[in-house]
Amino acid sequence: MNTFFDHGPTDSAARGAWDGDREYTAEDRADTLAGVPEQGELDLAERHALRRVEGLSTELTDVTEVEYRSLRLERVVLMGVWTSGTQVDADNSLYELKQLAETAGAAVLEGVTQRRRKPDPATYIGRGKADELREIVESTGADTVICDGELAPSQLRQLEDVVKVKVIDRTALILDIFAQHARSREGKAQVELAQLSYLLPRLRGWGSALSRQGGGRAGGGNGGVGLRGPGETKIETDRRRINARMAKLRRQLAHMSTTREVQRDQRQVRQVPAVSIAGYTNAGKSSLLNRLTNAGVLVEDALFATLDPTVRQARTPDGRSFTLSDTVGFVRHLPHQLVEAFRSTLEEVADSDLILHVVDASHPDPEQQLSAVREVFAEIGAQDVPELVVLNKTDAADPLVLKQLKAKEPQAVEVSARTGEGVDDLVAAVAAALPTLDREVRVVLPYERGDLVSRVHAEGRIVDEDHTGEGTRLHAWVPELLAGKLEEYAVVG
Ligand SMILES: Nc1nc2c(ncn2[C@@H]2O[C@H](COP(=O)(O)OP(=O)(O)OP(=O)(O)O)[C@@H](O)[C@H]2O)c(=O)[nH]1
Ligand SMILES: [Mg+2]
Repeated sequence: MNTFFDHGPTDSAARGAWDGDREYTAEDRADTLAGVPEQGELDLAERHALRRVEGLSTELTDVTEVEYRSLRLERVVLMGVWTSGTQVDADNSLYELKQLAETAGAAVLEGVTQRRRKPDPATYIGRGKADELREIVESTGADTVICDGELAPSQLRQLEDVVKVKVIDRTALILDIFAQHARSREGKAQVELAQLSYLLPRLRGWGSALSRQGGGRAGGGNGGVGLRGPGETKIETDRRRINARMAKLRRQLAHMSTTREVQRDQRQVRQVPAVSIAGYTNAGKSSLLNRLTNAGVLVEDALFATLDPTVRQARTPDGRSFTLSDTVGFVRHLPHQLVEAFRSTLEEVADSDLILHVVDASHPDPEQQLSAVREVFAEIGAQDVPELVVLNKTDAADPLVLKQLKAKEPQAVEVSARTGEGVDDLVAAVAAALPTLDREVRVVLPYERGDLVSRVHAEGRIVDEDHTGEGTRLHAWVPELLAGKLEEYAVVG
């Protein structure tokens, strides 16, 4: 196995890549040890929690809480299995897993990768490696292992039985982050739906669920008195409840997306082009939206900071207005449960007139991010929407990498959302890609047609405006469609 976060003094080079890490110190270790008696209390608290869950069987959201405890403050060991690609790819993948784990609030103690022809069907990493992993877990005092992939329910269980601590996979980790970040009603419902569909095939008796729930040592006995699971019947009931809950969420979501479609239709009628900012998580999408519109959207060096789409009005330099929306970031192997659940949000991207595909040019492997994002575009039917590649973070990017990217994507615009460099070029590129205002109109709109006045303001560019006895006199450039509506109010000169 290839150890990533060795704490020995000899591997400062390997650690260099993890710059800024809070190192695991002897003091931390002492804390862990000192924490042992408290662990007993913790277990006790969890036993109460288990009882609470039983009492809560009418309130299904709590069932998910059992499986999706927050990962905050957990101490984790990362485990990556790579079957293809290079060591560098494997390292990048584990580095991303580390960012994901930290975003979820966990402290990463160690990371190991293993090269295999294919994952072991029983324990994912194979029995021998599983034993090694248990030693690492014991020596670091970790309470959770995160595997870089999606494990079959039986693999999770069997690996857990060997390493004696909770094991979760990358999919569960991403779902956990989404759950922590969801704010809107729709976002929460989408995440819950995704979690439940992940949870359904993984349900098992509360006996073992307790050890998963605990976040502590699964080896804290095999359950013992009071910790044995209630068995199949309970699982069956839960399964039925989960199915019912999922059906309800789907109905609610369907309703919410109808409301949104109505809003979207209105926008289409108004002929305001829609521009979506999409791209890999942490690429700088929200920063760019802020740069372009002063939107004040949450920018964070964390993955999936944005889950709810933010829509802002923006204008091209020649005054044409368009909407600019910031969306949820993509990630490699975005769990299909999430793509399904977020389908309506993602469809907005597919529906837009232009996609600004933001790429973090300072990332070690931007090309892989580009293709991962394009895969999602294809999955949501957005592959035909015009795409403008925006190479962001040029202030921090390696000039050589930038050059290679430019060679692959000659149309791409280089910007730095941080310094503002290149943003004018980007604005010009967006303006060029949007429909133009091709009709010059001179009209006098009666006061009862305030609606048309607002539309000229929103969609067109005003040359001159004044208020006369008969109404609002306007000289403006407007899109074709609006020009048609204004025809009857046309005046000469
Ligand atoms: N150096 C540099 N950092 C940037 C630039 N643009 C954004 N960042 C940083 O990159 C991190 C992510 O920025 P966000 O704008 O939150 O990225 P995002 O794509 O919206 O991320 P999610 O919503 O989490 O998917 C933040 O720490 C930003 O400060 C840039 O041009 N240069
Ligand atoms: Mg964002």
